[in-house]
Amino acid sequence: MHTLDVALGDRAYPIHIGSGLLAREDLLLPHIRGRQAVVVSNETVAPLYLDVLVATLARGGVSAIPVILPDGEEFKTWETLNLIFDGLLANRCERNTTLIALGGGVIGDMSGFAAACYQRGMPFVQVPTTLLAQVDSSVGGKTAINHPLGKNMIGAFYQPQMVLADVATLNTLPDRELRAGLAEVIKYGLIRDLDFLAWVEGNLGLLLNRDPTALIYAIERSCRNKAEVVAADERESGERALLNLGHTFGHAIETGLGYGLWLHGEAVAAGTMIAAHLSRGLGWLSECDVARVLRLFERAGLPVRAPDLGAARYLDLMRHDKKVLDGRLRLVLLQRLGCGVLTEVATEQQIVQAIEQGCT
Ligand SMILES: NC(=O)c1ccc[n+]([C@@H]2O[C@H](COP(=O)([O-])OP(=O)(O)OC[C@H]3O[C@@H](n4cnc5c(N)ncnc54)[C@H](O)[C@@H]3O)[C@@H](O)[C@H]2O)c1
Ligand SMILES: O=C(O)C(=O)C[C@@H](O)[C@H](O)[C@H](O)COP(=O)(O)O
Ligand SMILES: [Zn+2]
Repeated sequence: MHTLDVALGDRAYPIHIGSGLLAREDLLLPHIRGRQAVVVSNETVAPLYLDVLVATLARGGVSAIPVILPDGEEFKTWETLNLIFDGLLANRCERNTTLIALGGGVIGDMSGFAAACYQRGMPFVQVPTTLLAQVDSSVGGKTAINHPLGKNMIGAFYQPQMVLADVATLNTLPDRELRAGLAEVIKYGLIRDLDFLAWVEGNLGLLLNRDPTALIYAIERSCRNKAEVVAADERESGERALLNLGHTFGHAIETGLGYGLWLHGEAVAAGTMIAAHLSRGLGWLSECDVARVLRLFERAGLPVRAPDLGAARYLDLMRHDKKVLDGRLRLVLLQRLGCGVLTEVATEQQIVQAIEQGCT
């Protein structure tokens, strides 16, 4: 097992990564306050992993109340969030009841937001079960729901007490979801860890075949990158924005097509290609660099061309991006491979050209 720390002073917390961790009461119980926990999951994940988690809690004398939500990005809404509050209130949960998110990024983001709001804050634990959630969404405290006009628009920064990433859960993950998680893994290489990018290129076959050693390495190194960035800039006043590579375009794809049609990781991959084209247009990346990024996404089975919504529609959707400042778009681009930058130097004409290059 590997353990990393997210160094946030008195709100620091561990990330445990390994196989079979759902059954480890020695890891889970020290982070459960009170004798009662609420486990938020969904209709897909609960039948697979709820029982083992409930049994682990029971061995430590903690009773678990399940709240099972519908599955899908289209349910990352106020209405579904309210189902969590209904469960918390119906069971007279107190301020020291611990809320445990068991699932992918959708469950983690919604549960974290509910935990931030319920009685103005209750303890929260992340038990991520997708690759994407294990490498990215369970770490760092961004929680949110979507709005029809924009992705993750309503939310809060709220850190968990612990992240428990059991890689054995990835055995049941559909292939398409595994590939979507790889988009965020590749992101870390592109923005700040060129050696890791080369490692992913060299070990992609193992990752796609779910080799446990390769997966654990990729999760650990991704979390290490994310934990460093979050510790340096928890609330995204600077460096943390780099974690948004490809997301301004990617979120436009998700919102524009309707939530759930493209997976988040798929939209991030196609969005990253637009960012790469734009970085090329600014003279920062070479054609060879762009081809290298494209080839890696293709080999990972991810889309490298975005849906053709029209450049005007992209720009309209992108104006809801959370990095917009005084009405000006700020984009994460690549100064070179392994070095992301938050910038507003690109002109609208250059952005439109990159969108057109990156669309089918
Ligand atoms: N907070 C953050 O920092 C952050 C970072 C990245 C992404 N996100 C958000 O995360 C969400 C995407 O997360 P995701 O990719 O995990 O999607 P997801 O939560 O929708 O899960 C993907 C699918 O896999 C299923 N699933 C989960 N675990 C499984 C398992 N072990 N076996 C079988 N099926 C399983 C789910 O039920 C779902 O159908 C998006 O809403 C995105 O905005 C947040
Ligand atoms: O943790 C971060 O910071 C990220 O940007 C990680 C992203 O992968 C993630 O999709 C995040 O939810 C996007 O944040 P948003 O602020 O653009 O909604
Ligand atoms: Zn993301």
